[in-house]
Amino acid sequence: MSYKVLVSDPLAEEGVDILRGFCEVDVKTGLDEDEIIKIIGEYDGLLVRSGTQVTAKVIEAADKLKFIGRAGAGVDNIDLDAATKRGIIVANAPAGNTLAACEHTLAMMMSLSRNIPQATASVKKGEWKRSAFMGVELNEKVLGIVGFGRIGQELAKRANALEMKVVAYDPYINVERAKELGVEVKTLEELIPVANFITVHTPLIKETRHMINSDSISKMKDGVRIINCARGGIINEDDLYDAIVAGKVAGAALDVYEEEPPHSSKIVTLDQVITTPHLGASTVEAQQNVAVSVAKQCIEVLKGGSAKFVVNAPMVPPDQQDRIEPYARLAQKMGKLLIQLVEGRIESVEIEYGGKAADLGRGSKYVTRLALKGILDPILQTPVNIVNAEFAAKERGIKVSETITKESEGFANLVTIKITTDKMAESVSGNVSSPEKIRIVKIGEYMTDMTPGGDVIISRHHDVPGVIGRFATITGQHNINIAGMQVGRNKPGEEAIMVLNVDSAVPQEAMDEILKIEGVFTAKYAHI
Ligand SMILES: NC(=O)c1ccc[n+]([C@@H]2O[C@H](COP(=O)([O-])OP(=O)(O)OC[C@H]3O[C@@H](n4cnc5c(N)ncnc54)[C@H](O)[C@@H]3O)[C@@H](O)[C@H]2O)c1
Ligand SMILES: O=C(O)[C@H](O)COP(=O)(O)O
Repeated sequence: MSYKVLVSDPLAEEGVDILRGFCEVDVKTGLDEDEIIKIIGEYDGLLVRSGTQVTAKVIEAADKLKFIGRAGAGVDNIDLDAATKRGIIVANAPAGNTLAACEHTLAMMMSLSRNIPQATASVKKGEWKRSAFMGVELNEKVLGIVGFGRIGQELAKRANALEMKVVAYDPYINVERAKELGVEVKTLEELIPVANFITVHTPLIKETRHMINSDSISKMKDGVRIINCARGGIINEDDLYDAIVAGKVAGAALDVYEEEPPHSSKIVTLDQVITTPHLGASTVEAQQNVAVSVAKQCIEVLKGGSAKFVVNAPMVPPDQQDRIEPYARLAQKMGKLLIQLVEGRIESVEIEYGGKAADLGRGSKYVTRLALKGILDPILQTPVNIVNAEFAAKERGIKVSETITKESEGFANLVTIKITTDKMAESVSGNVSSPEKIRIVKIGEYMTDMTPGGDVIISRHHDVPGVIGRFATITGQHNINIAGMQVGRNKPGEEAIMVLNVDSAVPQEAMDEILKIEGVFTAKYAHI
């Protein structure tokens, strides 16, 4: 199979070369939305930085697209919902530019405190205005870090070395980690009035949009300096402009803007504001890191595997992958079997993880999505995968629930999937006996022992002589070879279940004849 990948923002050659060793690559930068829409249908992969807006319209036109790679951290230029809906894997390179962005923040803070860009411009104009550029020291000043993730933490280490006092606000912070770094954790309300420098390092999301605004600025120290090397929009630019003009804020250092490029932004015109054109990640080292990371992830996905830093599907930690994989395989097969056993509109899917399967941790989310893939893929037009499985279920009003239990009916581990429709309910239980051996051990109330795969006929019938013989006759007449048979029953003479493994597909006429056998209540053919 030959694949084509579009690189629509400048990407380090090291990454492009890796891709070229695997597939055809077109590097076309500076395209607008309409231009991308025209060509995106040809491509299996799309690699971007922050320059390309991967909108819902772009994704709608991307008939073959399987992977969108963001060579960097922020994915706010990608419509994740639209990609998820279409089952397109979106992955980023979250740590590749952390140090670059951290060092840029530090450079901005130092430049801001000593007016370096303004003084440089002045000297270049032939001036010698030493008193116009009086600075402030960082030593012993309070640095308030809002958003204490990768970049925030690296910055704290460096600010400590400058003998600044570091305080941080992050609602999801690891307090122990902060303590280890000598950082005092505060609420935003506590941080705002004590900091001499405030720097933001959060993603731009609903909760962080304009989190720095006229109200919060009014509670800051007079003469505070503000830095944004994260995302435009975290700070309200108009409010910051007014506060600088009013003399409340001494200055600001901005690498990112509400609109990029910030052509119509008045804030960049102020002398107290120093600016760079979104250069946080622009180091040779960072660009190599992120380009190589997304190129490798793109290749993995196009080969049918999974990406390391998927942002729109649950991630399985690398050290857990071997453990989770057989459960994922089992759940998908069980889902595929179950959907062929039920009739009616699906109302709910319940998945129970029992015994050792209860310890899958976050891996259970991954396994559940594969069960949903098994259930929904055969019945939906749009391909269902690990990315859009949950979304596809939700869109159809299917309630999905997971239960964890220590109970496992004597098995070391037991996964049970139950589908309830508007007509019936059916369940299947499976077990991982070894990484290679997965089994279906129960269908409804009946015990069985079946390796899931291939063609099967599953019947519920009256446990009386002659019924099974008639099955064999009919399959024989249709030239269908029986490879294996298992019968389960609770009591002799009552209802029994039979799983018949056959070597080829079973035509509808054969199933119609089987259904007419006296004593057969239900019979279904399934390919798993
Ligand atoms: N200027 C650049 O070129 C450049 C380069 C790299 C990253 N970035 C941007 O920097 C930002 C941080 O990147 P990172 O790699 O450190 O990300 P990260 O995910 O490691 O850290 C983000 C932190 O923000 C915290 N957070 C989330 N919501 C919050 C809220 N409401 N209030 C306070 N904190 C909140 C999270 O808990 C997390 O700890 C992102 O916006 C990223 O896009 C910019
Ligand atoms: O989120 C990021 O990684 C940065 O904003 C870098 O953006 P860039 O790749 O366009 O430089």
